[in-house]
Parts: sequence; C-alpha cells; structure tokens
Amino acid sequence: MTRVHAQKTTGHLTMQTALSPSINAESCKLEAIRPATIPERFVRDMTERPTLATALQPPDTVPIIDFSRLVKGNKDEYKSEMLQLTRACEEWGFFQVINHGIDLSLLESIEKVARDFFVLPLEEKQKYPMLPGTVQGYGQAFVFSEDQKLDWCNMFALGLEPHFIRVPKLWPAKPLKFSETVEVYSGEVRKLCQHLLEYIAMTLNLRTDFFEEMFGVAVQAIRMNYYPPCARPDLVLGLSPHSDGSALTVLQQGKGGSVGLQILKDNKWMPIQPVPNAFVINIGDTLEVLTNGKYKSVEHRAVTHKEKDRLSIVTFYAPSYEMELGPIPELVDENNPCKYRTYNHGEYSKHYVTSKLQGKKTLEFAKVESKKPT
Ligand SMILES: COC(=O)C(/C=C/C1=C(C)CCCC1(C)C)=C/O[C@H]1C=C(C)C(=O)O1
Ligand SMILES: O=C(O)CCC(=O)C(=O)O
Ligand SMILES: [Fe+2]
Repeated sequence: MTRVHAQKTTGHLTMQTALSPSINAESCKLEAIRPATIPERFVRDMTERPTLATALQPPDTVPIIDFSRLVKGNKDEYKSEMLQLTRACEEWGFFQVINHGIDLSLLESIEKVARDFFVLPLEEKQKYPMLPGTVQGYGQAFVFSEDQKLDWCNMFALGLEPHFIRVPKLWPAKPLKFSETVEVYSGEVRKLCQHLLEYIAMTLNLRTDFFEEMFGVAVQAIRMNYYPPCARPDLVLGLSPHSDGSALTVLQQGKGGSVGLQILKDNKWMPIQPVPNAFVINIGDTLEVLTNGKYKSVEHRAVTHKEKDRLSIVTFYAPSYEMELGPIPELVDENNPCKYRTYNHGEYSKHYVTSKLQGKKTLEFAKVESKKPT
C-alpha cells in the first residue's frame, strides 16, 4: 500500500508519497509535486475526471435543517423542520445542520489541531503510520494495488468508541492539544448523532430510542482529510466516489477552504456549498439497509482546487460490531419487499475497510440478490 504524505512548502501543504516496501519506488516517490507535473498514479481515466459538476440552483440545494427548531421550536416550527428532515432523508441522503448546539469554539479548535497536525514535518506524521490493511493513522486508506489511482488527499484517522477499537500509539503527541480536543469534540458529535437518530426514527414512525437500542454501544471514528491545492484539478480526485459504511456521517468543512464535496444527484455531480458553522450529515449504507432502501446512502467524492487547500473532519457513527443487522420489519411490505439480507455489522465493517472506494459497490455485500463477494 502506498501512503501519501504532505510536506509544508509555501503556506500550503503539497503532496508527497512515502515509500512502502511493496510499492515501486520510482513511480511513487515524490519529494513534492511541482506545478503542472501530476504523477501518473494520480491522473484519472477520462471517465473519472471531475469535469461534470453542475452548480445547484435554489431551491434545488441540499436541505438545511435548523436543529434548534427540532429541539425547542414551537409546534409549527417543529413540524416544518421534521418535514424538511424527512424530505432530506428520502430525496437527498444529505443535509446540512445549522444551530446544532455544539460550541463554535470547539469547531474552531478541532480545525486548528487538524491543520497543525497536517503541517508537521513528514517525519513527525510518519510516527503514526496507517499500516497496510488498516484504516487508522496517517496515510491513505483503501489502497490495495499498484494499479489503483491515488486520491489527492492525506488522511489521519482514529477509531474512538468503543475504547477497544482505539490504537493508543496512533494518537499524536503533537500538536499538544490534539488528543484532548478530539475527545471533547467527539463526545459532542456523538450526542448530536444520537439526537439526529432520534428524529430520524420519528420520521420513520419508529420509537425515538429505536436506533439507540438497536445499535448497542455505537462505533465511532474520526477522519481528517487534507486536500492540498492541485495544479491540475481537472485530472485528479481529492477522494474517490464512495458511499459511507456508517449509519450516519457528520462532516465539518474547514473554514476558507475550496468547495470540494460533491454528491451524485440524478446522475450528475453536484457541489455542496459550505454553510458557515454547519455540519454536513449523510445517510450511510447501514441506514440504507435498516430502512430497506427508503433512505439511501448517496455516492459522493471530493475534488481539488488550483490555489486553495481544503480540510474536512469526518465522524463515522455506526452500530456495535456485534449487532446482526437487516431491514427493520416495519419497513418491509409487499410494496417494498426485502432488499437486504441480515448480516453481522462487524463482518460488514471488515468488508468495507478491506475494499477500495468504488461508488456503492461495498453495499452489494448486503443485497439479497447478489452473491457475497469473495
Ligand atoms: C470512508 O470511510 C471510512 O474511512 C470509515 C472508517 C471507519 C473506521 C475507522 C477510521 C477506524 C476503525 C473503525 C471504523 C471502521 C469505523 C468508515 O466507517 C464506516 C464504515 C463502516 C463499516 C462503519 O462502521 O463505519
Ligand atoms: O472531504 C469531504 O468533503 C468528503 C469526505 C468523505 O466523504 C469521507 O471522508 O468519507
Ligand atoms: Fe464519505
């Protein structure tokens, strides 16, 4: 597996790959990528290149949910926000949440420690390597062969909850406040996920605590994605198209970064315009299975920018690995026959993290008709 690293140059970070014994050093070793020289490993086939984005025109934008109206709005505000949430889950699979109640200073702090981490010298970051076949640490996940194209992105990921998924030696000593900030931030985002799932349960006419009960001690992970500027954004992808394996994903877009997140809507790539201080929420594969496809995980990707860098901080929230999951019986009937089998979430997680990011391919694992991939 090749891992891609960043090195500080003139204010931004540029791409650099570290050597892994299994990879052809000549083709992958980059001290720093100079303008207009994009190594072959990053150059996408014509069909994958990010040229097809269509700007969303209001009212055709990802719904914005005012969380405070759900929690403490009057009856009318609550009702209209619940309708928006239902529409978001049914038609978009993505929405932005404003007035979520998480301290804005915490959003700034997590962004600061993430940036401070990515600007550290390569040697420092390499103390926390994402080893082949794993998804925690610094590097690039989901790379399994030398032929696979690389994303224009450096990642740092940590498993958080339950504690047994933690790998303490991967928690960085620098910046000093990194671990403390991740702990506090993750605690707040966990509560947000729990609350969102309560409202989502209500949109499905399920008990408010339905998901809380079904999930057991939920798995939570954080991933920080850093996208350096790229001289040829038309040739590369920041992050390959994929759907998330989680139940819910909570994404914070760094301030002042480029517009990079795109979702596949009606077969067109559409950019998500950042809304200040909002979280972007998306339905993951697990909710698609549980709702028997009523709420779908949506394919998304990240693109790069010629001058601007971009940071995203992503939280994955999913059921306990012990859980056996399948469509919720109340959501299966003759009009919506059972589309997914029952499986163990731990097995699905393993399948997810050992497959390359390729649209919604990993969900085939759960489909009734398809054969289980080998
Ligand atoms: C694009 O998705 C991911 O990178 C990802 C990985 C999450 C994880 C870690 C970074 C650390 C260990 C746990 C975990 C696998 C959750 C997505 O997470 C989704 C995928 C599944 C399956 C899931 O449960 O969350
Ligand atoms: O950076 C982004 O906007 C997308 C990140 C993402 O989709 C992911 O980490 O799963
Ligand atoms: Fe994602």
